[in-house]
Order: sequence, then C-alpha cells, then structure tokens
Amino acid sequence: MARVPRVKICGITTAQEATLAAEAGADAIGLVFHERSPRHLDPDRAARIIAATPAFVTVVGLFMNPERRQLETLLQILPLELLQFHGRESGAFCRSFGRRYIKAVGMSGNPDMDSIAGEYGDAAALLVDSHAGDRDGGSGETFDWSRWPEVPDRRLILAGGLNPGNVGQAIRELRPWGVDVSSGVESAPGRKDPEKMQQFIQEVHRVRESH
Ligand SMILES: O=C(O)c1ccccc1NCC(=O)[C@H](O)[C@H](O)COP(=O)(O)O
Repeated sequence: MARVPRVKICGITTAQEATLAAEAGADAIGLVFHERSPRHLDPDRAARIIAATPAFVTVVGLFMNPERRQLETLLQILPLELLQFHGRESGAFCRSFGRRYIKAVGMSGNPDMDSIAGEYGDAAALLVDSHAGDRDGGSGETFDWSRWPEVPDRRLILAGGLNPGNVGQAIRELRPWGVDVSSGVESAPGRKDPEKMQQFIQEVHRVRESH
C-alpha cells in the first residue's frame, strides 16, 4: 500500500484556522515570521495559535534570513518544534538553534542538489519550492515538475502552487515525502479557506486509496 505523504498547511494566521487545519487532518501547520509576507505573525498572535493547536500536529516557524538575536529571543517565548529557513542561511546557522529544521530550496534558479544535501545534511527535510518571481515562498506558482530532484536518502517536501486540483497528480508523479500548501487553500492572501483545506487533505488521502 502506498504511503500517504505528510501534509503541512502553511501560513496559518488565526487560532481558528489552526483548529480547522488539524481537524481536516494536517500533520503540521506553518507560522510565517517573515515581515514582508501577507501571512506574517507577531509573537502574541503566534502564541495564541500555538495554544490552540492540538497534540500530534507539529508547529513549524518560517524564517527568511532572520537576525540571530531576534530568532533566539522568539524561541525563548514560543515553543516552535521545527524551524524552516527560506533564505540564504548556512547549514551552520540553521543547526545553531538546537531545533530540528527544514531548509527550503528554490527551483527558480539551478540549485546544486548534491552540495545542498551536503551542506544541510542534518535537516529533517528539504522543501523543494518554486520561489517564482521575486517571491521566496508563498508564490502560489508551480515549478516544472520534470525538474524534481533525485536526492538519495533525503526526505523531500514538494511546495509551490499546490492546490486540491493538482496535488493528487503531483503525488502520483513525484512521490514526495510530504506536501506543503499555502495560497492554494486560501480565499484571499492570508485567509485560509476551511473547505479548500479539507479538499486538499482528502485528495492526498485519495491517492493511497486508488493504489
Ligand atoms: O507564505 C509566505 O508568504 C512566505 C513568504 C516568504 C517565505 C516563505 C513563505 N511561505 C513558505 C511556505 O512554506 C509556503 O507554504 C510554500 O512556499 C508554498 O506556498 P504556495 O505556493 O503559496 O502554496
């Protein structure tokens, strides 16, 4: 029987969205701390969302080239279980916070996956994202899936432009370890749509049933 990919719903902005994502079956939710994102959260709001998130749903904090001291301060007040880095952070920087981390890899350029796999050898996963245009995440655009990298022994999460209409095909073609979605389950930037979240997760599970 085919394994069901893990699902992360990213860019959660309210406690209600976190609850709905968990009820729909999300394995993880993402909280964005990049100030230029429409999904950006301040620490108080993030704390309310984390408090509403049930056990067995992982809370992931997203960062873009964060200042070390700011991130250290945030980690003293927020119980973020996984960190996700979307910028030019080195492997040494990512691992220096003593938390598990995910490193995002943008497919808008021509990433050298061998050297990335080496530099971020202890990452919990690599998130392969489109980074379309000048967006370092949350672009809502897919990349050319024929460029999906082969990285032996590494867990790869597919992101970028996924939605309930294309996630099934993506899983069948690429067999990612996990899928990550933000814009594709929104009614407007920064507003998650409960029905779209449900449909997305149902589609992920449908792939297993069809095998
Ligand atoms: O979501 C954002 O606004 C964002 C901004 C800057 C860096 C990362 C950001 N999001 C990261 C994510 O994990 C998204 O879920 C991922 O890029 C996919 O987004 P989408 O194409 O909208 O599904």
